[in-house]
Amino acid sequence: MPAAEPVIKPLVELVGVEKTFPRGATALAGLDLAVARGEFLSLVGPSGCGKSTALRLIAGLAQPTAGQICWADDLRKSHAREVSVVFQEPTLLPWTRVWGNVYLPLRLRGESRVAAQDRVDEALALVGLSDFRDAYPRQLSGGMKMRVAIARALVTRPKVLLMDEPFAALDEITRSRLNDDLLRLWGEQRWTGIFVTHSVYESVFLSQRVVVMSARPGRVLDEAAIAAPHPRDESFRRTTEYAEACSRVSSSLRQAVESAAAREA
Ligand SMILES: Nc1ncnc2c1ncn2[C@@H]1O[C@H](COP(=O)(O)OP(=O)(O)OP(=O)(O)O)[C@@H](O)[C@H]1O
Repeated sequence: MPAAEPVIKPLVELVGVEKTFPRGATALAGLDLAVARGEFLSLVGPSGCGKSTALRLIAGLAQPTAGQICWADDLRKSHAREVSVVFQEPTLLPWTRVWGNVYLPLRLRGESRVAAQDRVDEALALVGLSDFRDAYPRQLSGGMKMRVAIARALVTRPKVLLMDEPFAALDEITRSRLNDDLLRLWGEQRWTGIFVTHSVYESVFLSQRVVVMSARPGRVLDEAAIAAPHPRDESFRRTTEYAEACSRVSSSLRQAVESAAAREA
């Protein structure tokens, strides 16, 4: 008899998750999603299908109205400390220099500047901003501000990094550079990444798995494994595998949008 496959427990699993807001909008219904430890997963779906809501539930910023979010044993009690979030807006404190902005999460945990120094310096170096530690946010480009937001998210050395359309407001070249940087950071640190985007191309480039959500109320409609090995670079964008995966995800996304339009008609 062949040996049984070892059962690898997901790092986090959403089981039958529903989220209905007080005024009645049901954002998610029957959302089942298991995320493996160290995985890089993207969520795509029609506008308003509940992607940000799903991320907020995983972050613990809101609670599901039904269903469960189950964490692996080692994170069951500590997941709030182990999860960092990067939003579309970098939301930096304008009156605080870059260094102080990155120090903020450690300050909120009660760490002194001296105790936090090495970790803040390391996070700034990771995103290539060591030379800008004394700059104010207004002196930075959009891409640099987003790098500061990523450094601020990574300074706590999280096990999970949740990203809600972090590069949507950036020009294409900056976005593509930040995609490369993000993959480098993931390769070095192997946090578990959940990335929300409207860009099929971005989702396929970055991820090991792309999950396509249905229109609201959101649930999983389709998923595509992107088996191409990491590290990936620009040459991956010219492969047949990339083109085929983009086409597959696009067609699922079109189906999600069309079925919603048909429901409304
Ligand atoms: N706090 C809230 N109160 C009431 N309704 C909300 C709230 N937050 C989100 N919603 C509704 O829930 C649905 C899902 O919103 P959500 O922002 O999660 O979608 P999304 O897929 O991230 O959207 P987009 O792609 O446009 O960013 C939407 O209809 C939205 O209006």
